[in-house]
Amino acid sequence: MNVGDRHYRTIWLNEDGRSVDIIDQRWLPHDFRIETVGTVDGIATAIRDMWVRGAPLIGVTAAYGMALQTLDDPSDEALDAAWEKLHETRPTAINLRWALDEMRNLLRSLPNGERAKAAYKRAAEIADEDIELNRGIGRNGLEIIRAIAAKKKPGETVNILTHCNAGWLATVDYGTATAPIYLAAAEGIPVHVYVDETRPRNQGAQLTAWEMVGHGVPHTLIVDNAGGHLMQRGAVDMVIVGTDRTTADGDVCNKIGTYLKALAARDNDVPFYVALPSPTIDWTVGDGLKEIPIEERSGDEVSLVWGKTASGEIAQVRVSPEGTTAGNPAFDVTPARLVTGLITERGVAKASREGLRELFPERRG
Ligand SMILES: CSC[C@H]1O[C@H](OP(=O)(O)O)[C@H](O)[C@@H]1O
Repeated sequence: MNVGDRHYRTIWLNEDGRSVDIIDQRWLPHDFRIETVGTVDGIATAIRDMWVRGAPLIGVTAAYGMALQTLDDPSDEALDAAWEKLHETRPTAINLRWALDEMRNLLRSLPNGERAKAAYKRAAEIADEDIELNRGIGRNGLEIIRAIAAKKKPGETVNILTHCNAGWLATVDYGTATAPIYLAAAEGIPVHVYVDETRPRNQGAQLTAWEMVGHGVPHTLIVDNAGGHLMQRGAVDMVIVGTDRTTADGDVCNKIGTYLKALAARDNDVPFYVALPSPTIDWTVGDGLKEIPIEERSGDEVSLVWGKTASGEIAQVRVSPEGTTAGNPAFDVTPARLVTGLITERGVAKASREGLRELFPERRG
């Protein structure tokens, strides 16, 4: 998407033809920094420490990590070691495993001498495919926003609540949950977005809000606990979020706090949609609550908050006593029964095994 008057993806091949350049999201919205990463270890660090984050972007970044490995040692053993190193960075987003498997399965089928060229080609394809998947999500989600707008008085605003950042910063471009919002805004539908700040890392306050400002989408930053209150008062027409892993039965794993939004939405008859590209579907898992590993991140992310001081310095401050231990589960699971629909690149599916197989018949059986 555009940053100022220049178009950016979140990740791109460096002119050296081997490293990748990334937007280092840790410093947004206060500083726009590009980092060049040229080793598998560097890719692992960038994912683990959330220089890049968001399920689809994590997958693409890992794909380039496998490509980098082929330049140093393309052997099966070295690829296996790289697979393990990258896979262990973050356990929840299925796109990571999906992309690593895509790359390793391809490369194992080739002679060592052909692996580097094929790896970079495939990694670039996965990045381009992500954009096309998100365009499809945008088109399909736009129909929902159009239908809501049609029931309102002419010019009346469609109020959408979103949690965390499932925007273009979570993907290569366009985003998943934000793709329909950007298309709706572009065609003149009056949309307004309630942006959950999304503690503890504030992906909403720091990233989604930055995206909304950058694209002129009217929005209001709210604390995570305000969503239910707003829904009770009819201030929210729909909720749309992303996901890091959705099961074959339609259970949705997403940023911590999503489940609570889904409960409030159900209690107030607010449609609750999840936007996802098909690589985010884990066809091997049915019961999300039982089977999806939930990443536990450092409690320091809860106790320490990044921000910009009055003097313009980007710094961390402690918000809790030194002696307090903080828990930090990074995701939760929203049962399919609370999900109105799954907005995929192929259409909107009911959040169920049958609903997903209507759109993905090749997954039957
Ligand atoms: C389009 S996937 C976005 C998804 O990823 C975020 O998690 P994190 O920032 O920890 O990588 C969050 O769950 C978003 O919904």
